[in-house]
Amino acid sequence: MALGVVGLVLALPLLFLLTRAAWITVSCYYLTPARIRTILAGQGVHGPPPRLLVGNLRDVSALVAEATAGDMSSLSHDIVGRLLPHYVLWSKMYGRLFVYWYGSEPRVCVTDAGMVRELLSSRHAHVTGKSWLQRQGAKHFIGRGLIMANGATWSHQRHVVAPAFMADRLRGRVGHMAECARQTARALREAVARAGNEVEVGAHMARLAGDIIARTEFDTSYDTGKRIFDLIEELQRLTARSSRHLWVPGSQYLPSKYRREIKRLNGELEQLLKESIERSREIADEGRTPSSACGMGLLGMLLAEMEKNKNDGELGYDAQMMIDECKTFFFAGHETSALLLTWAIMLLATNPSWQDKARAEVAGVCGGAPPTADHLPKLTVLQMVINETLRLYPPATLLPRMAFEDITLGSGPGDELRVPKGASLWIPLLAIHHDEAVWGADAHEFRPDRFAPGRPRPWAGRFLPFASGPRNCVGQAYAMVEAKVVLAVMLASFRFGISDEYRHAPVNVLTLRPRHGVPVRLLPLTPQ
Ligand code: HEM
Repeated sequence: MALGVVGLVLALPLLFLLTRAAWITVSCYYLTPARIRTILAGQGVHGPPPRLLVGNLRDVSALVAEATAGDMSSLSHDIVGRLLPHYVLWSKMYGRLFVYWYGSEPRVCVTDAGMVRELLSSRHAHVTGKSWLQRQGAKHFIGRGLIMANGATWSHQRHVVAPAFMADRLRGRVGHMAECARQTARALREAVARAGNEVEVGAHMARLAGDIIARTEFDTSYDTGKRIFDLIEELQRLTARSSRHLWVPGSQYLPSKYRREIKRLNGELEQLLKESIERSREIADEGRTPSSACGMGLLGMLLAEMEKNKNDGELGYDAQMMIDECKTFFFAGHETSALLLTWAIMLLATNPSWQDKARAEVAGVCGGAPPTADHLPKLTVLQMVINETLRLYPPATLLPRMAFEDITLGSGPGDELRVPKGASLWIPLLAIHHDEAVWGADAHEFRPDRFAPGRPRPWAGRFLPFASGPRNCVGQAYAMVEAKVVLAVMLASFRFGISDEYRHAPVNVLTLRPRHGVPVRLLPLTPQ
């Protein structure tokens, strides 16, 4: 009798837990998706029929695999069909507003300029954010860092880091950026002298962008930070592989060879970051200036915030949050910038007249000296080239937002979209940047003069390489300063032409990159 009561007491909580788990699973994987599908269908938003659990994942993978199986047959910039074939197919079949299912996550594609602006505006900043699938997919190389934070935590983190990227602080970084760029130019000259004038420029730009962020924000150098960059890249690759099965309920808890490797690499990465943070803290405690000498970099600001918030409730930075924020900025401040520089050099190498124009401007403004903060606003041709590069090859091709509450986009009957809580909205940036209805019949051509000062801007609100609104890229100004400085130094140092070995094969692996790199022929000009 006593044993029976004990058994019942033990069984009841277990039964409760099992029932709860079953309810959550049914709710996440069936009831909520069914509710969302009904609400969207009621407004005429349809899409390809999803399969149970996987949704349209397999269709997306098959379409992308087929479209990117080979290289492009010409050096065309008409790349939307290659990189977003599912968007092209389904928007033709179901209209520009359609829904597809990424596992059990519904993704509504939104391209309407008014709806996009509204979605990214401050009105929805606190009720939209990054979904569980996304956060889980980036857990190991971003963690709770700014890119994946939501709600009040995001707001607090953004408030802490934003001052590091304000205009007055950026002025102090220009000299460091120019010095890093000149070192790269020297390394490229040596490479040309040693091994001939063919160079794969993507690897050099990745190293340069890494050196710049490591020096200006983390008081270290690329060589010291190299292992950190390598680990983040490897973690990105492994996480992409292990995330392929996240749609399986509970799969995040199952052991796998990827997960074991991720755990090991993440342990090493976090240890390196802890040591780097500790070193900076000691330097600060001793009152010595950080080696970068460019004022307080991001790491210094994060440390100050951590000190300030030692006793500050749940929003304060704890040690793990510091580590996650460092990972985030090593990742976000490196790859996107390197890709912008690489694509810009590819476009200049294949458009010699624009290369000459930009070089003449740099010579006129900088007069053979390294670029300074005062030179940068005068480099308008270079700004146009950079904008056109970001339009044709935006490093981030999609902007995702999940609705955490029911929201409404658009205005008035027939022009309104009710977005149910739990639905994700995906803005296909690349498709908007190549839309002939917005940019004209030459939308796929490299025409930097469309960004010339004083020209009409029919594309206003449709040029979004850094997103827009309160959750736009916090490093936008930094990235633009960096791109101008590096390209000015490169243009003054070399004439570049595209190599016969270049194979045009843009692919989207989290960011838009050239699958085989960008080999160019470099002709050194007078050294600076
Ligand atoms: C050409 C270079 C860059 C491009 C095209 C770019 C693009 C973007 C885009 C589109 C977003 C919005 C992502 C989303 O909402 O899902 C974003 C966010 C972000 N970017 Fe950049 N980025 C660049 C460079 C940088 C740099 C240099 C840094 C740091 C130094 C940086 C740090 C961040 C961070 C932390 C966020 C998250 C902001 C937030 O959620 O509040 N980015 N970036």
